[in-house]
Amino acid sequence: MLHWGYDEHNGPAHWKEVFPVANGDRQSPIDIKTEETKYDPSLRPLNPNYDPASAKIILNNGHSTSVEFDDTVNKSVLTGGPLCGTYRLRQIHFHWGSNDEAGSEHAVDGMKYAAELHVVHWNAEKYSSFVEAARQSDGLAVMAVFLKIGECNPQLKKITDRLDTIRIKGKRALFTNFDPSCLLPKSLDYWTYFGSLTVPPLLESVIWIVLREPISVCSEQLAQFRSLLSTAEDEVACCLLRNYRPPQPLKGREVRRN
Ligand SMILES: COCCCN1C=C(N)c2cc(S(N)(=O)=O)sc2S1(=O)=O
Ligand SMILES: [Zn+2]
Repeated sequence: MLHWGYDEHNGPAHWKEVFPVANGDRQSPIDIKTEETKYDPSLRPLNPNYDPASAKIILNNGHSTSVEFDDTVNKSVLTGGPLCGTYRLRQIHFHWGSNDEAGSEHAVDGMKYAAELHVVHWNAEKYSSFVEAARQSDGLAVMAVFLKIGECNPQLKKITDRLDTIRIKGKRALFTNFDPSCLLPKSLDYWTYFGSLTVPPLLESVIWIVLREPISVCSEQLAQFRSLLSTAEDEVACCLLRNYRPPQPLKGREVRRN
């Protein structure tokens, strides 16, 4: 496998050849069986507190599009929920599929949404860098938001309207004055479980916080994501039609809800 991706020859089924943790005990995403989730009264409300000035750039890294934030100080943070301490916002990115029926990574009672937003944070209270935190069992906290096919999402438009300037892998553009809270649903009710990155190196360092209420996305906006290229300037152009990892075995883990 040259470089990992989402095609037949380098997709999720092959990742274990280079990243054996792919068969680990706390892999993500998972299919959330709502009947088996456990109410936990000790779970607190989520408290995202983001400064729009933290947003820096929007980029195409070949396997998704992300907005990267300045994480050198505690300006944009997530506290509360299942978390102990302060987790600093690092980046947001999306996962989608080749059609509107399936594109999310997590599933709910076997049902997949059209796409999924991930808001990535790291435990800056306990660890001195993102890379160090990414190696710790409580190092990262990712908030997942489902995108349900329906009305065009005016907040998402701020991102999808910029994708034509970063079509090629490696391209980046200035992107500031953006508060990702505008992409969160009304309710911040959530499920939470211990898991991993859903992309290589699949590190088992993520406290997952999956919001129960989806936000909307329309077909045209999904088509804009799919028009991103997974290839660089000097390569034969190939569209990034899908970039989701399928659900992984729960292996006895508990999924709690607030
Ligand atoms: C040592 O880290 C290597 C780089 C990992 N990063 C890049 C991603 N594509 C990415 C995807 C993530 S996901 N899909 O698990 O939320 S989190 C994340 S990330 O932590 O921001
Ligand atoms: Zn992700």
